[in-house]
Amino acid sequence: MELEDFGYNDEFEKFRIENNLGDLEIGRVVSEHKERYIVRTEKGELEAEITGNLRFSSNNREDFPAVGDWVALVTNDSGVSQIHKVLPRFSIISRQNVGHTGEKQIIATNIDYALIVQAADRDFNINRLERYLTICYSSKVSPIIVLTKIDLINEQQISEILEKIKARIKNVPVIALSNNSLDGYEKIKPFIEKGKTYCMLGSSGVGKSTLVNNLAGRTIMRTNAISQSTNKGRHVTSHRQLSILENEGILIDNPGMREVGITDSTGGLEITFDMINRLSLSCKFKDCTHTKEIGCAVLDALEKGEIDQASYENYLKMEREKTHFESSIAEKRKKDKDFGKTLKNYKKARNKKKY
Ligand SMILES: Nc1nc2c(ncn2[C@@H]2O[C@H](COP(=O)(O)OP(=O)(O)OP(=O)(O)O)[C@@H](O)[C@H]2O)c(=O)[nH]1
Ligand SMILES: [Zn+2]
Repeated sequence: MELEDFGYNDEFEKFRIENNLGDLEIGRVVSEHKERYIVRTEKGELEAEITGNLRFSSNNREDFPAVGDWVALVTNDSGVSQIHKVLPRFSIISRQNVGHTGEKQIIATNIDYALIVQAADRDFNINRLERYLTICYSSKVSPIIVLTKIDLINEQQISEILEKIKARIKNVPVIALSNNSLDGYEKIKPFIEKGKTYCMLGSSGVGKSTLVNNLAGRTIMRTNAISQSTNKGRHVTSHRQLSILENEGILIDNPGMREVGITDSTGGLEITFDMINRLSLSCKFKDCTHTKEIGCAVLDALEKGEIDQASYENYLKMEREKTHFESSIAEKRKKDKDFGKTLKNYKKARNKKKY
């Protein structure tokens, strides 16, 4: 298989040439487990780890390879290959690191499209759709909304849901389908393109796995466990998190993907709530919070019914979460800085003692 089949493109190639990485092999990270990576190259799959140099030049975890990354590596067919560089990512899906407040954890990178999956029967929730859209926009991933389980509701209900979505969400494709009867599948197929990378976002039980299985048909690479022994004699079992769909789209599906929430959504909120954002340019005060200010264009529009009340409330809620997340990042940075100072003072004191 060629690298293009896994999503390699001209931008990555340009970077490779400009950075004189010609002597290194190029591959895509298909799974990660405790800093052990499975990398798919033209030759096949290799086990790899990062070089000490890459480790020390990394400022934080975000600089480490993640599933979906293109990496430059020195291959070693019998042992562990060495990853020297992570190529720049065009999109990143991340979430707040549980247990490490204010830290981001990268779930996957270089994703073109996210299928936002909701079940049309019980799971359907437009506020949640806006949440997922916000994640997509702040991650630089293009959203596609997929409504599953339409076999469980009638035609009338389907069109009502589609109308509701249309009223609040513009410029995003919406596909309604049933994984059971396969109604609507002909509409989703054209969205799955060769060499493009996809992920799925959506609550548990909405039909993501069933959708993947249906789209995969005959999977070229199965998402089953890979078992391998490492040079240290340990046995590692990890899941291949990147697979190829039948019509040659590439799917990233890993456990982290199922827990993605709102993290740093800078920019994302503005696009989801385009109308609110545009209105806010006309607010009297530059730092308007659109909640109580005089001369607030957003509140005016709300009063006139030009923007949806529920959409507005959802916007405020997500703004609050964003602010909260940003302040916890700032707090963490400050703590790190303080710790750095303490260390520096300690070293100074210690050096003084020597003389
Ligand atoms: N009637 C109906 N049932 C469906 C449809 N799609 C999925 N299901 C059923 O819904 C249940 C959950 O589907 P999954 O594909 O496992 O859902 P999931 O989103 O992968 O769930 P998690 O793995 O928990 O994230 C299964 O029993 C499926 O058979 C559909 O279009 N119509
Ligand atoms: Zn305002």
